[in-house]
Amino acid sequence: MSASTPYSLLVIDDEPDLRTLYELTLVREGYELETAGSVEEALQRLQLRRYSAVITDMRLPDGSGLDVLAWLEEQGRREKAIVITAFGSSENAVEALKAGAFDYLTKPVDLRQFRMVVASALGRVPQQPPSVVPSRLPSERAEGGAGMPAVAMPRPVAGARTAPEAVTPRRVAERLAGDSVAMQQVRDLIEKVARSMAPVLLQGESGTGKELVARSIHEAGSRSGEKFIAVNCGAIPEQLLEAEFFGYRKGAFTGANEDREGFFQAAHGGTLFLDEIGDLPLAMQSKLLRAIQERSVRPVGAVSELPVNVRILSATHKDLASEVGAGRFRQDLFYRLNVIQIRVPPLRERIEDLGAIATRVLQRIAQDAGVSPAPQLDAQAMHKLRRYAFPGNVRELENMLHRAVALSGGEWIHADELDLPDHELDAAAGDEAEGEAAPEPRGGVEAAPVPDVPLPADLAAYLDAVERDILVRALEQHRNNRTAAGASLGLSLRQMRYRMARLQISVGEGGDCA
Ligand SMILES: Nc1ncnc2c1ncn2[C@@H]1O[C@H](COP(=O)(O)OP(=O)(O)OP(=O)(O)O)[C@@H](O)[C@H]1O
Repeated sequence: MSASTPYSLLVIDDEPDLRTLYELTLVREGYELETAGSVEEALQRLQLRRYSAVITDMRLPDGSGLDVLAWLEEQGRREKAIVITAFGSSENAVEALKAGAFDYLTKPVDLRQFRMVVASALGRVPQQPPSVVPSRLPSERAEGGAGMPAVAMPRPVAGARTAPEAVTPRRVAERLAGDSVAMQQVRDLIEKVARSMAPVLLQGESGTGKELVARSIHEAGSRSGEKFIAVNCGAIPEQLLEAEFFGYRKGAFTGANEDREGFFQAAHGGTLFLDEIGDLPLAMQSKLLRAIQERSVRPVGAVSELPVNVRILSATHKDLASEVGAGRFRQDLFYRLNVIQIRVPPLRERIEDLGAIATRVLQRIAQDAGVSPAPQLDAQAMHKLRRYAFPGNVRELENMLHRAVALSGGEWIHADELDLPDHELDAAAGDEAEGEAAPEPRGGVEAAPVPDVPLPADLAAYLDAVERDILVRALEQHRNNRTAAGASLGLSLRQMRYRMARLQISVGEGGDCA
């Protein structure tokens, strides 16, 4: 018998045999335990004292486990709740998670799973590790064996990482820059869902920050000290999916020279983030559903299953409900993953966050480059960015800022250092940006009539060629003095340098332009 723990549990079930079974299992683990046979009895006990966790059957003679959950919620009680549902009633499990249950178990209760779920609710570590030899992720091997398709093994989106410490909601807020109403709602939801095991589906366009939200959920919850494994489902060849997800045993196929763990085992005790879940083929969807329902996986070539304790977060840029309608995504898996949905809005819908996000990104870039102070966007650059729709969202902004920092090399980033052609900007948008000056109109310049030439097949390339020609002529006129040549065209030296670099115009030693 284990030494006694400081944890106290209330078990609610109307079947005396089951109560005894749960009692024996939990007392062995060292927990202090009380039992109740009905909602009424449970509430009486709960009014008398607090417990570390409550484990309740869903169907009770005078009500449902959900009534107990509702009471705990109403009273603002902190007991973690685990609900036991009848076999095959996945709707009940989903309902319980939505009502705030930490986790659920399905009857007949597997006692190994039972112990694992209770320990995980109480944040007790170590949790029972899987018995596969811990090793590198399958995706980390150099190449598949002879029996495996000869393709480079994909890496997870981001590899295994152990979060250093539990993160408070405030620190989560710090990770996700932006104070728009939409971002505040996302942060509130992160805080709420971090406490339970409920699966969360993150929905949003590419580059909006779904993975960052997933990491924040992981870090704000009790699993923060455990692994966060991110997997890009769309990047793994179909024939490798099973081995990647569930691992394999030595000899399972030619080239399988040792046991390898899969993503599930690697994430044991922590969180598995399945990015681009909508790209998973139907056959793999069935296997994933099974693993989630059974909380166990069978490595390729293994005879028995391994229990795994993994929180599943997933993300997609697709509309999964219509994928279900089109028969491309299993409805039952959709329900399992979509217990709670968080929509991460595109950047253009929360353009007021642009300043805060850009500042955060610039700080990160400066830190990585060991530069101080971090460069800043000047008012005109900010104004320009606000007029752009950012189809690639925050990731596109990041890439743009990386380039601009490399080009500018100075403390301030100017509008012309942003690789943003005017025709991609919305003329009307951004003018109302608070506190920021709109750029001065360059008065007095009228476009020369375009000569009657055939319309170019590639406008951007055509305009580049025209710009290049003008710059080279100006440089020639001013004996390659860039300041003077720029001034003659209304450009600062910095702007001139930028344009010359972009169009690959160099001023040779002898003074010739190339
Ligand atoms: N609110 C934010 N504050 C600071 N950085 C952010 C924010 N949102 C996103 N980022 C950064 O933008 C980049 C893209 O974010 P992330 O990878 O989380 O997007 P995603 O939606 O998962 O993209 P994809 O769908 O392509 O996988 C990351 O470098 C992330 O750190």
